[in-house]
Amino acid sequence: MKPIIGINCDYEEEGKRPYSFTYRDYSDAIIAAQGIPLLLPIVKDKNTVRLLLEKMDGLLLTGGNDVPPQRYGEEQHKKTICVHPDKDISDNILVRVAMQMKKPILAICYGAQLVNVVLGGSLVQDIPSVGISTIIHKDSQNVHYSHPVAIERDSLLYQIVETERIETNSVHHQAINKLGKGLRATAHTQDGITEAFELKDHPFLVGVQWHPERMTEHPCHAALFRSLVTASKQYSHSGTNVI
Ligand SMILES: N[C@@H](CCC(=O)NCCCC(=O)O)C(=O)O
Repeated sequence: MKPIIGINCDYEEEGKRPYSFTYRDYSDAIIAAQGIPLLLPIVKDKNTVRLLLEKMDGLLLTGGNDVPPQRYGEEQHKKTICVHPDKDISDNILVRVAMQMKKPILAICYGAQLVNVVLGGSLVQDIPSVGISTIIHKDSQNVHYSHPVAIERDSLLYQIVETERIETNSVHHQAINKLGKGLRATAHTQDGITEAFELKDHPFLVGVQWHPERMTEHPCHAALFRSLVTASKQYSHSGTNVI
């Protein structure tokens, strides 16, 4: 039985009718990895979120705008563009409940930054403004390659991609600053920016700053989705999916 993978959506209120949406390459990547994607709407009620997650075997946290800096005790930088407040509330409940339920999670870009903040970490609100990097991290034009990333050999990520160095795209102006509780940084760019992390004492929680769903023609990036699906299948067989 293919595992069901929940995918959180982005959210806009432009015009008259609010709408949720996500990019097709996220769901295509789950399908190619032999999972069943299920798009998740804005839900601000914890019990409803728990009931939704009970129907799912794993969770994919997608990209988006910026995590409100008030969540990590900072004033908003002029370059910070926050997600819609309803998405912020919905995503925070989703992540907290999914982690309480020990659901396998792959978190991408904004999704990874969100997990870091939920676990008590913080972000660099705008990399160029703090002058900590000579690398272009917000390279929206180049979907396929922006920079190399070095991976820690004794990490779950290394076991997934099976190499110490990968090429990634890069579409972010923020970065992990303080790591959240239980997180371990597992990949960096040459400028020291954290590009991936994993959560100890959790069946599978990997966060990546790049967008592997846009590079699945490369086996190392497709492997991230296959690993999420495999972990989710194991999760559902373990019986822990029933509360
Ligand atoms: N706060 C982050 C957001 C980066 C991000 O998720 N970008 C992609 C959005 C669209 C998509 O899902 O592809 C930052 O550092 O900019």
